[in-house]
Amino acid sequence: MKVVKELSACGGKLIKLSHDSISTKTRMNVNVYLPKQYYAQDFPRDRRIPTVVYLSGLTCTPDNASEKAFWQFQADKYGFAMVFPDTSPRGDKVANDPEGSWDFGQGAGFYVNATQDPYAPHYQMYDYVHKELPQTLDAHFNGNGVAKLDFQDDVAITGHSMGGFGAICGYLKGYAERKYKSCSAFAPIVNPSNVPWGQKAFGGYLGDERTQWQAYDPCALIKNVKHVNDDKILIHVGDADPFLEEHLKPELLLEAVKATSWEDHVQVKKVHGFDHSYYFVSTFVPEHAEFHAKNLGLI
Ligand SMILES: CCCC(=O)Oc1ccc([N+](=O)[O-])cc1
Repeated sequence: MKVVKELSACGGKLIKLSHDSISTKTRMNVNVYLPKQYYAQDFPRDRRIPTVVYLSGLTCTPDNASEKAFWQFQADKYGFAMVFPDTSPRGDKVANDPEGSWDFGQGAGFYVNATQDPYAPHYQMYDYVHKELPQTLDAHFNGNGVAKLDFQDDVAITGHSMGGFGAICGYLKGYAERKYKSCSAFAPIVNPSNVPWGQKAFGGYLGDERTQWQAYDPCALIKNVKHVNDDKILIHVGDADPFLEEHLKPELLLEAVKATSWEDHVQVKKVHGFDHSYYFVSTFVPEHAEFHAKNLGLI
């Protein structure tokens, strides 16, 4: 793992990193924000700083949320680190959308492991984000004998749009092993099997056999995952979001949990006047940060 840049931000530092990924067989960029607590002389030696993973939406790189979501203030307030992964493998050798569209291919990996050619060789974003990246970050930051950051146990996950889908999907798939302690999403695609952008992505990456899609679709997964404890999934979506009716459809997740153990444990907050932009995301980041801080035992 190579440190590309270190930028002072708020009370901590944004570290821009790049590394060769085994999963995607490409060089991947990732940003990590280390909060002020990381640099405090008196930070207890027996404590680790938990992390919140933020999965971005279509077209984004690790920089979009790093620059526009304002997570850093919240990370300092509560004492968690942030991880901002990329949204797909990239490069000349990586297959892209045949029509050059922005909703599939590079910048649109949908956080699944592709099984179809020509995407399968590089588009292994589920394994990359949920398995390889936490291990790689752990080895990089904690490998010198001073283990200050927790990338593998006390971890929360969130995301926006395609990334909101990726967060809910990863949370539910890892629920039995408590991979993530907390999950939230901003304007997520909740039922990709039944909306146009999801169908395009799942068809391209997973093939036409729709039963294969169920393994990643939150509305299918949630029916087969037994809810325990007091966990809840927090979702915000704007009622002026241009993708709301066609691609997001949060009501489908509420319908899916009816009469399951998750009923009353998915909270969708539809907020008036907000669209799909980072003006929307950044407005509700403080509420999501407090939610994750509570679930991570920071407050
Ligand atoms: C249903 C929308 C899928 C998606 O991820 O859309 C996005 C569109 C634009 C941005 N952005 O500008 O950051 C992010 C997501």
